[in-house]
Amino acid sequence: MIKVHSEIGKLKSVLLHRPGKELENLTPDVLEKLLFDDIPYLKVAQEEHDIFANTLRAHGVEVLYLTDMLTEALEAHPEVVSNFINAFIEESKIKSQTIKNALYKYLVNLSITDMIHKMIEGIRTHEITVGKHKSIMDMLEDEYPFFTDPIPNILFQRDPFSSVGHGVAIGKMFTHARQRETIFAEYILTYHPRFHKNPPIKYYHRLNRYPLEGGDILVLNKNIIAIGISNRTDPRAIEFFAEQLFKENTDFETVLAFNIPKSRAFMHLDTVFTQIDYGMFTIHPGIENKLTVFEITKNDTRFDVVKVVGSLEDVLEKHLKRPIKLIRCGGKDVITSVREQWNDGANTLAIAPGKVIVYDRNHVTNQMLVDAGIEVLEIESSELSRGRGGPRCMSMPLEREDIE
Ligand SMILES: NC(=[NH2+])NCCC[C@H](N)C(=O)O
Repeated sequence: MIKVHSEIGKLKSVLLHRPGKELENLTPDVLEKLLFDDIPYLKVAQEEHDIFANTLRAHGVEVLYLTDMLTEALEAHPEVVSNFINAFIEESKIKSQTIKNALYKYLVNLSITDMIHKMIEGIRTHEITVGKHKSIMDMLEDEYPFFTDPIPNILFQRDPFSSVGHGVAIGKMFTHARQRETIFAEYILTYHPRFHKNPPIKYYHRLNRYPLEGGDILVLNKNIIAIGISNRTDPRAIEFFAEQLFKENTDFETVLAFNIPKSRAFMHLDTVFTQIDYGMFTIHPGIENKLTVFEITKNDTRFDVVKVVGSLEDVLEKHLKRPIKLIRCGGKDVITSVREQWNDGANTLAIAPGKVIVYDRNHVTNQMLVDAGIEVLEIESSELSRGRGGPRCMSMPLEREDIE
C-alpha cells in the first residue's frame, strides 16, 4: 500500500538504494552524461548510506531496498521476466540486433538478483561473448566500453516515481541517463506482492510525452501538492498529472506549480524547498521573493489555472492557512548559502513533524534548524553528496502516518 498525505507525517516505510559497483563504473568521460559531479569512493559511500539507513531504522522506519523489492517482484511473477529484460535492453539504446540477442542470453541466465545488480552496474563489452560481427553497427558498438551504461542515479530514489496519497506518479525522466530507473519502479509497483493485489493508482506514466521527476513533487497536505516547473519537469506534464489526480476520487484539490530557475543547482523543487515542520520550510534564498506560482484548482470538468506573482511566504500562508516560517539555507551570508545549497542543505528529509535527517556538512543551516527547535539528525556526507542529492533525494516514502 502507498500512503503519503504529507511531507512530514511520521515516516513508516521508505524505499532506498544502497550504492554499488555502478559508482565504480563512472569515469571522467561519462560524468556529465550520467549526471554526477565526481566519482565517489564506493566503500565510504556505502558506509555513509548504511548510517542513513540505520538512522531511519533507529527511528522506527521500515527500510526497503529497491534491489530486494525488484527481486521479490520478479520472483513472484516469472512470466514477466522476459518482458522486463527486453524493456531494459530496448531502453539501453543498443542498435545492433546481434548484441541485443547476446545481452538477452547473458541476463536471462543469471539469478534474478544478479541480473538486477548487473543492470544497475552497467555491462562492459568484455563481459559478453557476442560471436561473429555481422554488421557495421555490431563493430561500431564495440568501440564504447559499455553495452549498457551504469545507472548511478538510482541512488536518488526520490526521482523515478513519487508517492502521492494512495497513488503514484511514475516519472518520465528528463534525461536518457535516468529513464531505465522507471522500468524498475513500474515493475515493483505492479508486481511486488505488497502492491500486486491492490496496485496504486498511476497519475503519471513513464512513457508519457513530457518529463516529470519525483524530486519536483511535494505533498503539502492531503489537499495540496506543490510541483516545480524546473530543469526536469515540464508544465504540460504538470497539467496532465493534475487532471489525472483530480479525476480520481481523492481529497486533492489544488496543485501549486512553482516556476523555479532552470539550472543544475536548482534541478528539482526539493533542492530549494523542503518541509520540516507544520508551516516550517527550508528554502534557498533564490526563490524567496517574487516567485511565479500557477494555482491549479479542481473544478467540475477539469481545472482552473491562475497565475500569481508573490512571495513564497504569502503563497504558502494563503494555501496552508497557518503562519509560515522559512529558514534560509546557509543564513544571510551569500557564499555560505550558495555552498550549502549546492551540497543539499535545503534537501532535508522529515521523518516526523519537526524531526529531520540532514547532511552533517551543512553546519550553518543545521545550526539554524536546531535554533528553530527542530530535532536534527545529521548523517555523514563526504561521498554521498558528490551525486548532487541529499537525504530527501535518496529516499522515497511509501507510507507516512497522517497528520492533523
Ligand atoms: N530529488 C533530487 N533533488 N534528486 C537529485 C538527483 C541528482 C542526480 N545526480 C540527477 O542529476 O538527477
